[in-house]
Amino acid sequence: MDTLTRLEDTIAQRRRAAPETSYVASLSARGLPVIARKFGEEAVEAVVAALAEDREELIGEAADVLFHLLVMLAEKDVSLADVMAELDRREGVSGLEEKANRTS
Ligand SMILES: N=c1c2ncn([C@@H]3O[C@H](COP(=O)(O)OP(=O)(O)OP(=O)(O)O)[C@@H](O)[C@H]3O)c2ncn1[C@@H]1O[C@H](COP(=O)(O)O)[C@@H](O)[C@H]1O
Repeated sequence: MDTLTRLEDTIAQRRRAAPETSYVASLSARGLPVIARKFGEEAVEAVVAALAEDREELIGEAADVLFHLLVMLAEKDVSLADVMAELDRREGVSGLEEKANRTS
């Protein structure tokens, strides 16, 4: 099982934990707006790290982004497999073609 799939499983389990004992459960208890905001903050922190050309910071922030994305997807009952299926669908289609499909 790959890292993201293992993390998705862990998040699914930890959402049911007591919020005092789990960061995932505490986020879930605070609800989707907080989770979505947290994801946005982590994305901005990753952008700042990228622009600062701080490689180690960027790796850490990218990990935070992926973790908080999975928490947000879990909250919306969207699985990693759903997202991977969408990426698989796009495989072999040029990015420009995909863009044209979206705007037509
Ligand atoms: N991968 C992560 C992970 N990445 C980041 N974080 C947490 O995400 C938070 C990042 O938020 P910030 O640094 O911005 O600040 P903060 O003030 O602590 O957060 P807020 O109070 O603002 O929400 C930190 O508390 C990190 O500990 C994570 N917390 C948990 N996991 C994974 O989730 C598993 C389950 O964790 P629990 O739910 O805590 O058992 C862990 O074993 C890990 O595998």
